[in-house]
Amino acid sequence: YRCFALNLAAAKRSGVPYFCIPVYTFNRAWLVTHRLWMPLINALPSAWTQTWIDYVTPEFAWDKLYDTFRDIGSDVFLIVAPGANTLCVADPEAISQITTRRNDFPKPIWMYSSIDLYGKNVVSTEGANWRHHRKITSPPFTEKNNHLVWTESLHQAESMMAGWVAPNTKASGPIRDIAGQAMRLSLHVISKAGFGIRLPWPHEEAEAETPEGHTLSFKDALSLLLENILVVMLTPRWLLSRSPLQLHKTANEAFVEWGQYMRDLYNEKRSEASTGSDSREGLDLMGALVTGAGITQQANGNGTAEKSAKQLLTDEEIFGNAFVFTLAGHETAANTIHFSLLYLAMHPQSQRRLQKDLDDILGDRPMTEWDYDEDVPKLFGSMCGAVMNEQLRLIPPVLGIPKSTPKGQPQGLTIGGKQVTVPEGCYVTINTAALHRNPKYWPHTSEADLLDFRPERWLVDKTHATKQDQAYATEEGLDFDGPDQRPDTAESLFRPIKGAYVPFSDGYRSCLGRRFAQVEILAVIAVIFKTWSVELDTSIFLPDEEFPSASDETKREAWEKADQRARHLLRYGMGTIITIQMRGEKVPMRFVRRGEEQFNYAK
Ligand code: HEM
Repeated sequence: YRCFALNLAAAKRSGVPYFCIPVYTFNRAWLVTHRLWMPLINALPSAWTQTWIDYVTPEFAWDKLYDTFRDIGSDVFLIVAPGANTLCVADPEAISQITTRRNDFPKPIWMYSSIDLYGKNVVSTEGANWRHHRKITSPPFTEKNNHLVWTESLHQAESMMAGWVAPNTKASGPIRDIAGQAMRLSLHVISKAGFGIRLPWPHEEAEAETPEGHTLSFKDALSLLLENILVVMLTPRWLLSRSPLQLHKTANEAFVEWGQYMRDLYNEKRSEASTGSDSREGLDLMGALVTGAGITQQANGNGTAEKSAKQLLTDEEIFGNAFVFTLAGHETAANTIHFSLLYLAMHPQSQRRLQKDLDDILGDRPMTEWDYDEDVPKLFGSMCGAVMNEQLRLIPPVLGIPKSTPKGQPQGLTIGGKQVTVPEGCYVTINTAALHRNPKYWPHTSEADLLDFRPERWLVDKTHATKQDQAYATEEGLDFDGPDQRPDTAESLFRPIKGAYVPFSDGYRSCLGRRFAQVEILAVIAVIFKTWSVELDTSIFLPDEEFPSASDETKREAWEKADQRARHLLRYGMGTIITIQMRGEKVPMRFVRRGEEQFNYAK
């Protein structure tokens, strides 16, 4: 009660609207056990709970979107709880201040300890320690290296499609788990572009050999590790390695095996450093970590690489960073690809417009002639970029970008000319899903329009698809030591004001892999839609055998039901573990050759 009273008093002094809840939503014990308590709380008379019940579950950012901000009439508000106060922010001016005042609003790194599976890393550190990690990990993220991301993404997207549609056929069958397939594609891209390891698709696979000294192939170790990531994160290491449960055994084997593969790669890079040979291709993240850690070719007489007097990253930190790049680098991009496909299936007219832009940019050239320097800047400024931006506006993978204020140091913010005070020790969450629906900052025709997928809202310049986007073509503003100044979106598209669109965060701690991800997403969309169209699978509502003889009206009815179901799942079937994804039920889709579409409805 004393803590609550102190937090309430600080909220009263802050000048920010606030309301109270009885338990701190992000308290660890509560996060783990809240599902047990919620049925009891739900059974209480609603008069006791109605003002706070929606905010004690961690999913509230998605459940509420912009609603709470609208109801309160403010784009910042405080939630007061005994454990800590939480500042929710959907105001661009406040966000710009929070992301550029790195020391005043540090990341609450206790929240990130679960991703330190192999060691501390650039995502989970703060202050001088973070600067150190960032300095060593950022050099590979250059435009030059994105060329490999581009060619690998083109290759992987083509292979994925070849696995879905048999040669010389016009359509795939229903693909039920597009999210899983997109995840696999993205893992393949980061494995090759980041670590030089090319992974095959099932239809390409000559049964992968398990190398000597390993019990799993690299692919199996990685996919099992990611499938069991929660088990590995939540189980103490001593228990994981000793537990008789099969779940723990599998998770532990994957954890140990992937670590061993990284150690093999690390040893390879160290011996390259010792001989001065260089097999670098693309980002070569492990090579960059080894070099950045100060392990270089030194004359030490015994032919092994020499650590500098003090190795600048420990071995654990090197593995910690390798893991976090894999994690941060695949799930986010995979979600964007999955949801872009789904939204396009629900919006056939937007798909046609996308395909027209792709024809204008890529013409009849075969994929082998698509050129990074020539084509990527144009794709970025076309409907292809608009689809990516609009998807990331609606479902940014990180719904709440976490910041905090230090203990004993309340922080001032200027919002609309007014000075407010964020209490000390406050948890701050940049509420991306709400911000991206804040009607003050987005072109929209109605409230419903703002909530819907309409990539055309980004097309403000009629010549967009022909422009070499200068913002993309240059590295001007690229500064990994300070805030990355390069804009998130193309100059020929709608440009939200600073701080209004932050799917990749902003300022000092903005995403290191932003261009990597954008290049990958643009490449995959271009490969798919240059040749194919995606459609909702309607077979649950109209069986395939009845489809050919069904009337247009019946077909439309089936499509509308499939569309309603997809909308419902996009709103109520989502949940966050690391990023927000569709959990449980899926939306099946089919791919058909362009010109063979069954549904071409305008919304
Ligand atoms: C659509 C794709 C992506 C989105 C939306 C995204 C979003 C984000 C966001 C919101 C953050 C800040 C997180 C925080 O403050 O806790 C972040 C950080 C980061 N991202 Fe990404 N990301 C994407 C793809 C990637 C890729 C492909 C990579 C690497 C290959 C990557 C590497 C990182 C790293 C290393 C950080 C930590 C930066 C730091 O703290 O200095 N991300 N990303």
